[in-house]
Amino acid sequence: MKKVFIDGETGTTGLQVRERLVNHTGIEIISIDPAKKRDVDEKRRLMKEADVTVLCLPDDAAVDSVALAKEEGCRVLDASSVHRVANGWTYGLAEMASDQRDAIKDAQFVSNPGCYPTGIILLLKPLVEAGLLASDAHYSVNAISGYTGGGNKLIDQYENNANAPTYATYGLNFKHKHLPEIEKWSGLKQTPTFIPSVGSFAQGMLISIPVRLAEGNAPALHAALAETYAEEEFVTVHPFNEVNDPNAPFLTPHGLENTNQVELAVFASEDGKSAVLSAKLDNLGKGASGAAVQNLNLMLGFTEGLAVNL
Ligand SMILES: NC(=O)C1=CN([C@@H]2O[C@H](COP(=O)(O)OP(=O)(O)OC[C@H]3O[C@@H](n4cnc5c(N)ncnc54)[C@H](OP(=O)(O)O)[C@@H]3O)[C@@H](O)[C@H]2O)C=CC1
Ligand SMILES: CC(=O)N[C@@H](CCC(=O)OP(=O)(O)O)C(=O)O
Repeated sequence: MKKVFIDGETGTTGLQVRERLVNHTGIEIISIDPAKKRDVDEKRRLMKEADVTVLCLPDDAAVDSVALAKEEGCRVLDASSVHRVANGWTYGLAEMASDQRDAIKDAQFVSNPGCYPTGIILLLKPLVEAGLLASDAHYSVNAISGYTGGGNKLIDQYENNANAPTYATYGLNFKHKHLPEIEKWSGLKQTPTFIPSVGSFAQGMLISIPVRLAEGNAPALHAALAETYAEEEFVTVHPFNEVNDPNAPFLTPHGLENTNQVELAVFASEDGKSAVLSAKLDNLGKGASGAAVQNLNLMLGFTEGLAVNL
């Protein structure tokens, strides 16, 4: 059995990683005494005992735990947003490149991707690499997430406050913490405009990227995505212009809750010049804890899909 220590086991992401790992046949969770969850010596002891430590902590606490892990030479999978573009860290999005799985397998430090960037990078990166979208163009991304994406604080606001908004945009200071990883790993030369929003539902995420294609080649964009992900277990590309949704003809953030799946789609006008690239996922699944378990499986040599769904 491999041993995993979840630092931050009682938070939204930590609980979800734990829930998945209790069903994992090859991983034993080693837990910290809740009364000692901030005790540095106890964390150090468990990190040394574990094959991998998963950090499900706020960003500042993740920095402190990484310093400990570095002192002890331990392996870390960090779910926080601190190390996603940092030197010495491997970005834990297995599907982003043909050699990414090998990089994750061998890495000491793996950074779990943000929920929004997971969908955005899977859409943009292959199209930019294929020259079908210009790397130096400016892109706008609209997205909506379930409120669990905001962790315990936002969950409390939505579940215990009758005044929580049904729908709200945010990130209107153009400084959302996901922008650096979106720009870097999508291969963009300009920072995109990113307008996230939150709705009064717990889980689910929908991303829309409108693009204008002078060549009218929207079908080629769809074909490139379908080819890129043809062999991927956790990424599905739906047929061109087809709304695949439990609420069709509406395209919603729903249908993938508690799974590690991402669904991509391309919709276009008849002349192929106006298109929308779309990604759907569970912000807590492939957007957080499902991806974390997928990365743990890669780091520890297990079959990639073991226990990734709830
Ligand atoms: N929610 C999501 O969809 C996603 C979140 N993430 C990332 O995961 C991390 C955790 O987020 P999330 O689970 O939402 O946050 P939560 O607020 O739900 O949970 C954070 C947990 O960390 C605990 N904690 C805080 N400081 C320490 C410390 N020094 N040592 C040990 N435990 C500590 C908190 O305990 P207490 O309550 O006692 O303060 C709480 O249980 C963040 O960095 C976030 O960016 C990543 C992907 C998605
Ligand atoms: C609805 C909501 O507030 N969402 C969070 C992102 C959640 C997430 O997955 O981001 P990390 O992985 O970087 O924590 C936000 O926009 O800050």
